[in-house]
Amino acid sequence: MLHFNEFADFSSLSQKLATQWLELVNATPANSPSSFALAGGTTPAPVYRTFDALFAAAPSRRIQLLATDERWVEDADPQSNEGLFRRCFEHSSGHWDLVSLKNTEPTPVSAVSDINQRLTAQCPAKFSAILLGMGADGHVASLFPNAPQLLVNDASTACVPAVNPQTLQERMSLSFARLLQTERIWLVITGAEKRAVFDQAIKQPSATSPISAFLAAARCDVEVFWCP
Ligand SMILES: O=C1O[C@H](COP(=O)(O)O)[C@@H](O)[C@H](O)[C@H]1O
Repeated sequence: MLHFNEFADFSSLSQKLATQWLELVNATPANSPSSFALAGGTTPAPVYRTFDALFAAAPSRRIQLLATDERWVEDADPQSNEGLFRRCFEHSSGHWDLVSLKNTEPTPVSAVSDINQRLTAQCPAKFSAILLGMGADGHVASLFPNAPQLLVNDASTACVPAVNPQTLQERMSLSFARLLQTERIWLVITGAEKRAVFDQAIKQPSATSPISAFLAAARCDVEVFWCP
């Protein structure tokens, strides 16, 4: 089921989603810690900072975090999604564990087998939620339009090497199949341009548009959080 939530601004969007996220963490039995795959990029930082403040004030559980995708750069690089998490979740840092999509290999291609094993060993079969962003070209995680990685829909492949077609930056992305293994999906988008891409993805499903293919394949509740 798809639910569309519209907000006047990003601050109210962040407050609503972060509160919902904390309620989910608190509702999870203590013996099965919750696990969240999170988008990087420029959009979701205020949601993360709001959740961090709430969670740090009342840390009832340890949680697991991982990126939906990571750029093959150092953590300190402003482009790093995992670096973004370390900055945004700094007040609650004692209460979450990061499963990294990176290792010391020179490229995602040479790292993929090791990271795939790590994800299989350390993550639950289903994420509690994934918080997904979307590029204006309709990409989700680092699954870009027309990329062959979009076709990797086999449950034993948790991650895939990818390349941003615009910048040629190398990345590691959760696979299409792994992203779908989740109890719920939160899609966070802003602005008229992304709204139009989203509306089109729903109206005219397309196998070459990652957001469209992903929404068509989702088998759980999808909540969209949008503001202008
Ligand atoms: O490359 C990426 O892009 C998407 C969207 O990013 P945004 O900057 O437009 O918010 C993001 O969800 C993904 O995790 C990221 O690595």
